[in-house]
Amino acid sequence: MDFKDKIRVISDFPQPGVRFKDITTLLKDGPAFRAAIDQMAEKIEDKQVDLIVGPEARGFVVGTPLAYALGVGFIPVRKTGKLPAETVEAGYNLEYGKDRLAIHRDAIQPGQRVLIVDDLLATGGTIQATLNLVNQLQADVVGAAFIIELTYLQGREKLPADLDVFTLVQY
Ligand SMILES: O=P(O)(O)OC[C@H]1O[C@H](OP(=O)(O)OP(=O)(O)O)[C@H](O)[C@@H]1O
Ligand SMILES: Nc1ncnc2[nH]cnc12
Repeated sequence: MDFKDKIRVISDFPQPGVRFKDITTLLKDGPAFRAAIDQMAEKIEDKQVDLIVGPEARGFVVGTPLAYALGVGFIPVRKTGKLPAETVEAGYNLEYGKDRLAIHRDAIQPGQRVLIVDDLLATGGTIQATLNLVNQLQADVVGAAFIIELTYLQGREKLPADLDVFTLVQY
């Protein structure tokens, strides 16, 4: 399946110059959504993942069905001020803004094998911040998986060279 056929591209959203990759058109197509999650699961099935970590909000939409498919737990990374227990935090820049992310301090035990999952890799800021968080918790990061990679923003180059990065669709 060519997932690009299912992803809507909207120019100048949320600000001029950004070509926004809208996955809602993929998500509403049941067979396509399932095929995307199944293909991600196939790519990482030999990684012996203990936990999937996904950043708010679209990382939840992709990360939770993948966790279900693999039979592993899901750890949410949220914008600061949303998680109720003790957290660690990290700041980051986006293609269109900046923010801070948080994870529960007790979400991951040292050495647990973690896969980071999001819908899209753009500048890499979100994933760098997520890596910062899971590294603070001494996780063993086995890779990062995305539906979409915006290669023109070179996010992959900002990630550690030894990090396995999986993407289904590249623009
Ligand atoms: O690689 P980056 O430049 O960091 O960009 C990618 C991030 O941007 C989008 O999330 P956004 O922050 O817009 O939040 P949302 O998922 O809540 O819409 C997207 O879902 C990724 O998480
Ligand atoms: N161009 C883009 N489309 C969708 N989500 C994004 N997050 C960051 N850049 C994006």
